[in-house]
Amino acid sequence: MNTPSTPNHAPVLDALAEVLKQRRSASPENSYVASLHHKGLNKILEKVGEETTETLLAAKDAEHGSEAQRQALVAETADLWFHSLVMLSHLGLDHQDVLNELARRFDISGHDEKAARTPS
Ligand SMILES: N=c1c2ncn([C@@H]3O[C@H](COP(=O)(O)OP(=O)(O)OP(=O)(O)O)[C@@H](O)[C@H]3O)c2ncn1[C@@H]1O[C@H](COP(=O)(O)O)[C@@H](O)[C@H]1O
Repeated sequence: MNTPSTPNHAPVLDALAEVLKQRRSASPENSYVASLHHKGLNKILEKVGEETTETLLAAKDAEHGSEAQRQALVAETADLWFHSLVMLSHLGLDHQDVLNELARRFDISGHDEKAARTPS
């Protein structure tokens, strides 16, 4: 887990978002991300689905598992985040849109928010 003595990697999201955006017009032969953009949204969603399943399986293994299994969960989650970022980028969105939404929700109890919803 990240502690105050470990490096802050948050800027990597800004840098990665810029790379993902540039890859929209790059050659699919030279870039995995460009190949995903080239194949289109359905292929990207297929990858997000695959990585979701792999993350769920890794989480089950990690629950009572070894340190290696916990690290495998971290790696699978990174794959899921990465492919989710490609999905957002393909649709003209990025991590900042998601962070803004999380910031908007910050400190609002999920129970309180649900109770305040107007019945449909
Ligand atoms: N963070 C990542 C990253 N994480 C995972 N992957 C790739 O995601 C792919 C998924 O692996 P899988 O085994 O699930 O898929 P696969 O079986 O190889 O592929 P499919 O046949 O299923 O499509 C692998 O090729 C990984 O290398 C990534 N590829 C790229 N990045 C970042 O994106 C940048 C741009 O990458 P390129 O566009 O390839 O230059 C890189 O510099 C990195 O910063």
